[in-house]
Amino acid sequence: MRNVGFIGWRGMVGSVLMQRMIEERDFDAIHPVFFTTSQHGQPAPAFTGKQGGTLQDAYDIDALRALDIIITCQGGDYTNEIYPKLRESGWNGYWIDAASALRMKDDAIIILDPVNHQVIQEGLNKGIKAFVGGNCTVSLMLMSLGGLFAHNLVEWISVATYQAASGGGARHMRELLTQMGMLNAAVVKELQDPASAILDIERKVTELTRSGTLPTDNFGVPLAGSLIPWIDKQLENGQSREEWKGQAETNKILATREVIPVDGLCVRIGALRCHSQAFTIKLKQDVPLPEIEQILASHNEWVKVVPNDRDVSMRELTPAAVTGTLSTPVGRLRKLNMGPQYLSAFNVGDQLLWGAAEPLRRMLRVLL
Ligand SMILES: NC(=O)C1=CN([C@@H]2O[C@H](COP(=O)(O)OP(=O)(O)OC[C@H]3O[C@@H](n4cnc5c(N)ncnc54)[C@H](OP(=O)(O)O)[C@@H]3O)[C@@H](O)[C@H]2O)C=CC1
Ligand SMILES: N[C@@H](CC(=O)OP(=O)(O)O)C(=O)O
Repeated sequence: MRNVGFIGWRGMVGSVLMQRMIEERDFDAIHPVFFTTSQHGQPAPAFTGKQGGTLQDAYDIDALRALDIIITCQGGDYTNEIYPKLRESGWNGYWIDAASALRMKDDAIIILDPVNHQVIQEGLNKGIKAFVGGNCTVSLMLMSLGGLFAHNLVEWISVATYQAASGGGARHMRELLTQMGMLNAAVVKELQDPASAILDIERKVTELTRSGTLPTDNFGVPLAGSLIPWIDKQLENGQSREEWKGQAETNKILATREVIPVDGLCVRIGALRCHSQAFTIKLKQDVPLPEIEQILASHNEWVKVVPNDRDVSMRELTPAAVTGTLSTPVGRLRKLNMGPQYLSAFNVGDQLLWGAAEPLRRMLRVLL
């Protein structure tokens, strides 16, 4: 049995990974070793059903060198510090990572096996040893629209995202919920009185939002009742780094010979852990809508085509419906006024499952 080390397993992404690995009985197939950056020597978790021992030091290169495979959800700083040292020490094992640090390196593959299993297999045959989960919006887009790419139908994609708080991390989710609670508390009495004036309620909420008293340490500005039209760093060309990833990672995942342009605006909204995206797609040819739906639906077992119907879309194509599931539904499919080659689509996906943890555990399975 392979020795598999886990770093970052108790964080938010790591916890989702552990839960999925328990559900799929992945621990039965490996010898797990748990690491920590802060709790060295404490008991290892018991959820694997195996004798766990104690937590190892995640900075101990000798302990890491003893592993066949390392899976880390600890973040980019940890990867940047440890990965080069580990390779310099002569370690030749497989590194599976949730962080973006190594994603665009030539000797790393971005993993999303329902979409690029062939690219992964070719990488393995070439001796690639670093496998990195993609950006959540990119992975979720490809899970939903994979059929169009597989049939070489996409000329370009313009996207507008609606990204959940969890993309920032656990503290961001708490901050959003705290802001929501404070806004509600400020007008709770008026809400109970049907005769109270809605514009007075709105004024109180807006005043509190602008007062500087809502907690904003993580998002920088209030998100509850608002939105933030910028995610990640600012680049010199005016894109946000999140927007830059759209084209860079999509083309790397698909190993395209000619770059497929992907660009748009990434926006944070007050959802908890599901990202949604609205797409304008220019197709390479005019394909009838029923054929498009069939191509999309048959690409993988998680995508689901939601009919472009008001009631069904409102019920099935929302973060509330999709959260906590592996489903990556796509709907609002219709030809746009711009012409028969222009298609609209809207997808939703849990950014902690297919957007982060699921590709990692599936890569482990590929290696076993
Ligand atoms: N959030 C997201 O949506 C995505 C994140 N990622 C990547 O994954 C990395 C980790 O993200 P995320 O899981 O959100 O980070 P978390 O902040 O939830 O966890 C990171 C680490 O913090 C330490 N920690 C300290 N206190 C606690 C506590 N009370 N509970 C749990 N952990 C604690 C743990 O390390 P230790 O046990 O060593 O103390 C843990 O592994 C990111 O930096 C990013 O690179 C990738 C895709 C999506
Ligand atoms: N940036 C994403 C989450 C994330 O972690 O992305 P990446 O893995 O590319 O750093 C978001 O905020 O929604």
